[in-house]
Amino acid sequence: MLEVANLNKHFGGLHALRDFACTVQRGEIVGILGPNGAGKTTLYNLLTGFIPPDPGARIVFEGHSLLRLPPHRIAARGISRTFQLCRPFTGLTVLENVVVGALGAQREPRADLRARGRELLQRVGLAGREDVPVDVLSYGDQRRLEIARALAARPRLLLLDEPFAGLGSGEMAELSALIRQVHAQEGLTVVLIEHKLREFMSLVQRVVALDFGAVIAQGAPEEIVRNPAVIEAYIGRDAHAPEAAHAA
Ligand SMILES: Nc1ncnc2c1ncn2[C@@H]1O[C@H](COP(=O)(O)OP(=O)(O)OP(=O)(O)O)[C@@H](O)[C@H]1O
Repeated sequence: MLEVANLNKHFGGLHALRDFACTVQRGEIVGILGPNGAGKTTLYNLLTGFIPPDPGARIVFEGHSLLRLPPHRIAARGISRTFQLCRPFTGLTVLENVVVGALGAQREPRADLRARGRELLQRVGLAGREDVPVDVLSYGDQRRLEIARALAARPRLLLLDEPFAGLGSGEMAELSALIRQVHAQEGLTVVLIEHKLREFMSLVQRVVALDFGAVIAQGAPEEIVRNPAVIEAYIGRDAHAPEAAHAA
């Protein structure tokens, strides 16, 4: 579904992403793991057209190159993302926030978009909150809204940037269940950046681990938590993987 090769990004003298390459198969849930500053958000910003890559990159989605397309055109091709910090459209209602998510990508009549928005809000557990101003939502509810807004564009690939950040353990479990549900029901392919190892490892089928902008390991979650390079980069030089992963 997605094929990325030779992806590099320099910010002045900083080589934030180095020769990144990976493929994502349709229907997978793939995790991107790495310490702060490893280049995870930069990767999303490149994939979604927020920033341009250095010359020579290849980003092919469903057989078509995404290079040089602006973010709204990439969204219309079927890729939606959420952000590390929730960015609701303040001053709009909860339902209006979801409808805005569909406007750039869908050609459906406004009434249909509102109906779909209501359905999505129900699915993410925000039924009954449609008409309240978005500003009154709790942080956990804003995270749910982000997912509903991303789904409103009917993506085939969903990129989630630290969806569990700032959530308590009960909210994390609910959000995990929601991600599994949309993956199964919508046939959605999901890529997920996360620091909460326990939630992350139980959710994803395959992990791509980054450090200093470079891929240091790829594999099944249980292999990754035992990979010496990942332990050193992410968990700490003297850590023993299973216990350290448990602690994280
Ligand atoms: N627009 C920018 N200009 C300059 N440097 C940047 C820019 N965006 C990111 N960086 C730098 O690139 C590196 C990778 O940042 P990035 O945000 O991709 O890391 P990350 O893995 O997402 O980290 P975190 O887990 O903290 O979000 C960091 O050193 C960061 O300071």
